[in-house]
Amino acid sequence: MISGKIGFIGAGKMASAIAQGVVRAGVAKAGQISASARTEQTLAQLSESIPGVETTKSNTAVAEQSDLLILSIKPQVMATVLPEIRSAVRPQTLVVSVAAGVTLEHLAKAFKRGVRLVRVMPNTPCLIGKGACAFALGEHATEDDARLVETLLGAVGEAYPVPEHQLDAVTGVSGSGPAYVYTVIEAIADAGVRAGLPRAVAAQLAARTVAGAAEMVISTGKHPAVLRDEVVSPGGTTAAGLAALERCGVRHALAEAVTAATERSRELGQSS
Ligand SMILES: NC(=O)C1=CN([C@@H]2O[C@H](COP(=O)(O)OP(=O)(O)OC[C@H]3O[C@@H](n4cnc5c(N)ncnc54)[C@H](O)[C@@H]3O)[C@@H](O)[C@H]2O)C=CC1
Ligand SMILES: O=C(O)[C@@H]1CCC=N1
Repeated sequence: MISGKIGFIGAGKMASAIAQGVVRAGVAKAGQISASARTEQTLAQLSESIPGVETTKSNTAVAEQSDLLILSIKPQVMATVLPEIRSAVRPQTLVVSVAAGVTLEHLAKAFKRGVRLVRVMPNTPCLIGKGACAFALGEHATEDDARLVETLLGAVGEAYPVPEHQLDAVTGVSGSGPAYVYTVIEAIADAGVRAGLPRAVAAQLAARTVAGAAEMVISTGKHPAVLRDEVVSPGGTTAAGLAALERCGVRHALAEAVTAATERSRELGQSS
């Protein structure tokens, strides 16, 4: 259980996924959570999905009252929000940023000296408790802070401590990763429809195949290549399918996606 007030600056998709996940897991109550955003619409959506959450358009009000303050705004908005909340953040408040690219050094410069900071890269499956997250502690963060972040992220998925310089690659793999996987699911389902399956059946089969295969990797601990071999019959259907996949360069396409997203995370860090 997390004690004290949890504040979100920014109440969009990522804040909502974490807040809902945390409440659903029973690690915090809705009444402990407050959130600020620029538009009434995102605040109304958050209140609807988590009844009892306090919402406001005042970032300083949330910053002042939070024991754990989660910056869940776009990296491009940091430049306006950080100076605004600087004086409102109390010395005992732990500040967590989920923004892609924005470095601990950049955040430390924006706040008063000694502020305890943690940089996190979550992903949207936090909403259903299946997040894959990584985090890095700032200079002044303590072991208690690490435990608090592990409790927060552990409630919404798995959390891995990494050196900060690896967080851009984490963004390329798991932060942006769900979007690649949705594209893969959509493509498999579309091809299933083309091959004659009803849309609803194709969509379920595609999604459950991805989920099942991922769960096999996680629960058996086997290398994906070993698990793949178990599917491939000599002269069979899978060998034909895999040959087509390799001809179309699927490995290269996915590697390029991870590399481009990692690079973009670094760029966002430099320009924020
Ligand atoms: N969506 C995702 O899959 C992931 C997002 N992130 C990070 O999470 C952060 C938020 O992303 P999303 O939730 O996707 O964006 P979003 O666009 O859904 O939410 C952004 C929120 O910030 C609010 N906002 C805008 N200007 C503001 C201001 N001046 N003061 C206070 N609030 C303001 C908006 O009203 C909105 O509620 C980003 O930094 C992103 O890099 C990290 C991992 C995954
Ligand atoms: O697209 C983005 O920039 C954010 C960060 C990781 C996932 N969504």
